[in-house]
Amino acid sequence: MSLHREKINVSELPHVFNEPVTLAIIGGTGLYQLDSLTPVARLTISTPWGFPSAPITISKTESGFPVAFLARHGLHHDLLPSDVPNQANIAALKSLGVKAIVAFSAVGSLREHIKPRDFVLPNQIIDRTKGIRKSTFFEKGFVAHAMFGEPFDLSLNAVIAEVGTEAGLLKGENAKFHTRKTEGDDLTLICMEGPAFSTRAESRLYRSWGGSVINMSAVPESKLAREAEISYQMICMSTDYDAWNESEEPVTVETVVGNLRANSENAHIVAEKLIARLETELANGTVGNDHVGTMKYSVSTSPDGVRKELLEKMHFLFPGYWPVK
Ligand SMILES: CSC[C@H]1O[C@H](OP(=O)(O)O)[C@H](O)[C@@H]1O
Ligand SMILES: Nc1ncnc2[nH]cnc12
Repeated sequence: MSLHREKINVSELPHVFNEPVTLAIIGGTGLYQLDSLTPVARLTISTPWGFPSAPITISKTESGFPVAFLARHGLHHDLLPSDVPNQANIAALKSLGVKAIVAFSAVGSLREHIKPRDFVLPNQIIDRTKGIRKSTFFEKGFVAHAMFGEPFDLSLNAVIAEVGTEAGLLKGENAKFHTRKTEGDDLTLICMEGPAFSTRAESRLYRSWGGSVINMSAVPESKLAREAEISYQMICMSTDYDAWNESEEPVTVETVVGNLRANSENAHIVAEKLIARLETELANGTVGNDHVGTMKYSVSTSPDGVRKELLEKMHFLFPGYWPVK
């Protein structure tokens, strides 16, 4: 089963775009393009960490606000969760001027009341990846530690929560948009390595830890966005009950894709509403600034002793922070 919609002809679009782009959408499984916007450029961006998952499409809203779109697993979904070039993805978006990222993801539900096709706005993460993904821009010779107690951006989370829970926004019977406010508690996203889904025992373990939903994408995407000082929030689309629920078949790709297909209209509705709202929030600075400047003071290594080539790499992300002498 495939979820790829009819493709817009993007190959003839300009390969340069000279205005700053402050908002990016990362599309996950089932979201490979933004249908409601007009594409104006398609960029292949080389970063010191390689190339992103796919060319980045810049589209404009009716009012002319540019939005970057990146397909996390590539345009044809040919990248495993462990192989997504997250450093290049985040660095490329940063180089465009992106201040906020809204990332979509298909997730399994670890709670009975979070039904397939519901939307979930997590505010916490438990990292169950296996240490094989590159999860930092820093390296031996230049050490820094980003703050990550709140893994998502609180200002962006608040705006998305408000937009997502607007009455009548989601189509379909009883489709809900779960937020920390609607739950009265943390919404915790477990990020596992994959690609195989969890066993029933693991799925139950994650429930006992307080997990709400599970995917394979939040880490290190969210960590790298934090290091790049970009406001980041993941919007999860529930597609299955993972493996804990014995009254259901354990999750398969067919179930995930089937529910995403049915839910694709809602993903587009949410994205469209959010883009309109974030255009204003980014323009007036109420979103996109909470982490700006933080990495300058998170470095442990004295910049004087850092190798030139490391400073040059860092210059791509943080021009002016640590001058290359
Ligand atoms: C196709 S099921 C597993 C796959 O779906 C999610 O992808 P994404 O987060 O990009 O929507 C999950 O994280 C897994 O990578
Ligand atoms: N049950 C599940 N586990 C991990 N990733 C998922 N993506 C969608 N459903 C999932």
